[in-house]
Amino acid sequence: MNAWPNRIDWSALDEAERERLLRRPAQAVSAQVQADVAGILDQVRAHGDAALRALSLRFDGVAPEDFAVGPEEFAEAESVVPLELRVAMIAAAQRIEAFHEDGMQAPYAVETAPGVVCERVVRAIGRVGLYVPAGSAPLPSTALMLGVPARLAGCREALLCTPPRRDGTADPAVLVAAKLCGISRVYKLGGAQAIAAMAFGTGSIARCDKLFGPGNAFVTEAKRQVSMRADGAAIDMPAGPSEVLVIADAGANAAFVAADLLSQAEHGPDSQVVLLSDDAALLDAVEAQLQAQLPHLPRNAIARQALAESRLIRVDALDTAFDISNRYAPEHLILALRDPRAWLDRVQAAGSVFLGDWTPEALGDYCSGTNHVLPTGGAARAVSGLGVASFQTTISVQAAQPRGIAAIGPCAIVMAEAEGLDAHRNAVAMRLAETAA
Ligand SMILES: NC(=O)c1ccc[n+]([C@@H]2O[C@H](COP(=O)([O-])OP(=O)(O)OC[C@H]3O[C@@H](n4cnc5c(N)ncnc54)[C@H](O)[C@@H]3O)[C@@H](O)[C@H]2O)c1
Ligand SMILES: N[C@H](CO)Cc1c[nH]c[nH+]1
Ligand SMILES: [Zn+2]
Repeated sequence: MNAWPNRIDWSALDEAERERLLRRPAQAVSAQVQADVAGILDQVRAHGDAALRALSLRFDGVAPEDFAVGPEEFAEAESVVPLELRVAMIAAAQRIEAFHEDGMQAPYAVETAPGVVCERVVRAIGRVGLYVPAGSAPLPSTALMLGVPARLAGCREALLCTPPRRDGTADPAVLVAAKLCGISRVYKLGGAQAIAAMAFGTGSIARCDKLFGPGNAFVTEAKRQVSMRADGAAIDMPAGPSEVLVIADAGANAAFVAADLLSQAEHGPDSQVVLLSDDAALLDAVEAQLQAQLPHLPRNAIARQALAESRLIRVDALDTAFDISNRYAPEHLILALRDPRAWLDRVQAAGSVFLGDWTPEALGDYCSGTNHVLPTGGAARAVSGLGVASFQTTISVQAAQPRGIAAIGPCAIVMAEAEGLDAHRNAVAMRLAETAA
């Protein structure tokens, strides 16, 4: 079977075809998924833990009496996770921390007029709910990507939900990663029911102020729906099926490019990978490499499905490739170019950018230090990836002295009169009169 049927010449397409091509396979969440998720949220809202048990049995094949991971399971996890993996996770966590520390929101103060000081103060969000996927593959790296910034921000409490395995336990590496981030409240819950539990609270799960983390269509749709309910919770971003877009020139290494495309295609059948190049020979070589590498991947059936909905596009010039990429706004953008940094200013919308032949996207997934929880589905046009700031709120503060209101009060009066809001006008005028007395 041809691994990649979607070979396209951009210049031969009309505008409608281009628009259609840039749509994600999972973009239109089916009405069925929306309805299923709404039903799950209602069930958890109404019946709490009893609903969680029934839903876990239905979707994950287990109905634990207690969702919380206890001390014995944490201890068992510590004993079964290989030392090599623990050491790698510690090193990754250190680099993630080093990068994220500089991204903390900082307080500041500005005297905007004599006697008027405006400030921004920073607070950590109180209780946060973290979701670590484990449906198709458990992702302990995601526990680090969520837990490290939550700890840096100083959140009072962090809960973590991850789907149970068939035997009712949690993935041991996810537990070790959680512990490395100082998280001890871990619940074996997956899918939309986990999101509902953290958003609404149940007898055993505390209600969270904000939910974080990636997931499949059910998780992503549940986050969207709880963020719109008055009794729900805030969310970080739409972080759904993984995507990568590669812009490659004639000098790119075809084997590297194919490996990068496959590394995102293997996440799930609804992942999407896109290659743009101005060089037909490079496109041929990458296609051959895909065919060569694919059979050796244990998850080749998944990757094959993702590739069937992916694109390999010939463009007339690299400049056109950047126009297309900005329109598509990929989660990950790899610039397999000879002078990638020179092109960086052309990037307007992307979750995370990887410069040059020696920066595979997998480095960012695990251990370069950047966060791998990133906006998908084109959300990168206006939404940023996860950082410490996502776990913080800022509050503006202002203080005016009598000489301050004397300085700017007249400005407020003119504007209040223009808006016809007399009470506003009076609140200022009354004080102005006192300062003048
Ligand atoms: N954008 C990002 O930052 C980012 C990062 C990492 C992973 N991801 C993506 O996260 C996703 C992880 O998905 P996953 O499925 O492996 O794990 P998951 O943990 O998101 O989902 C598994 C859960 O889905 C629920 N579920 C399964 N079938 C269902 C059904 N028919 N109805 C209702 N609920 C159902 C089950 O309860 C199960 O526990 C992948 O698409 C991956 O690409 C994205
Ligand atoms: N590429 C994923 C985000 O789209 C993150 C991840 C975790 N593990 C491997 N990859
Ligand atoms: Zn990945």
